[in-house]
Amino acid sequence: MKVAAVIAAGGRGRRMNSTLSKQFLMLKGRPILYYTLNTFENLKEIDEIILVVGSSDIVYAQKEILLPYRFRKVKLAEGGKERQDSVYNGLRSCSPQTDIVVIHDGVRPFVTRKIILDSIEAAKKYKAVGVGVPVKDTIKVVDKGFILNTPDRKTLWAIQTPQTFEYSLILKAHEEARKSGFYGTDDTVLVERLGFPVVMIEGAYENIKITTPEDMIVAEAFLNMGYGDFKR
Ligand SMILES: Nc1ccn([C@@H]2O[C@H](COP(=O)(O)OP(=O)(O)OP(=O)(O)O)[C@@H](O)[C@H]2O)c(=O)n1
Ligand SMILES: C[C@](O)(CO)[C@H](O)COP(=O)(O)O
Repeated sequence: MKVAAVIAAGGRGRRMNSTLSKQFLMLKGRPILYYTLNTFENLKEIDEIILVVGSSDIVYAQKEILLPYRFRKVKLAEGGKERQDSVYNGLRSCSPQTDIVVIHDGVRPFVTRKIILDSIEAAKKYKAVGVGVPVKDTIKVVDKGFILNTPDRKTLWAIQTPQTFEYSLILKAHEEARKSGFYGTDDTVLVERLGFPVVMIEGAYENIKITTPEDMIVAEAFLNMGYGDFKR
């Protein structure tokens, strides 16, 4: 069984307001992407890693990530305009023998070995897997400044990555979405559109997506608390 990982790192991180793309920002002396890639690189269950970065970041990624940290399994692919385009390019760069693909955001460095392995095991059985956590807040549907309704919290989960799939299924889901011009903000929604059931497994509240400047402070605190499975 051949398992690939596609690490989406082709964004600019506009909400971070930094000149450097946020996935290259330093946390305790190492780039965010180092932590994410290190956890995947050290899993024997992962055969190859496709790191997708924007075209203007390819040289930087080679020089500042691949060379200094000697990631053996990582190959670079060029990103696209939206996250979905970047993931699609990553999927097309996977070895054609790939059976299962784990899609993960480069800016979620606190993913654990257990979450990745649980998602792979679930994908062997169910072919399409989302990782998420039950929401802690009460969520309101709001339109034009007024609350429309209050969905039952018991049914609401916040979706994270990894999202793990049978390779042929997720490739087909991306191709169908492209044909109809559909863009989603994650990958499970593309499989949902096919009418195929997607199983949800529990991730972790600390598996945050580093998005805005205050997330850097939280991430540094998590590092100090020993969260994450990367080599320190
Ligand atoms: N064209 C894009 C856009 C996003 N991503 C990646 O998708 C992940 C989650 O996206 P998000 O946090 O929204 O990142 P950005 O698009 O970089 O952030 P922003 O929306 O603030 O610009 C990130 O690892 C990001 O690099 C990508 O691979 N290609
Ligand atoms: C895929 C994702 O990480 C799920 O939470 C997220 O949707 C991608 O980032 P964005 O901020 O929604 O673009």
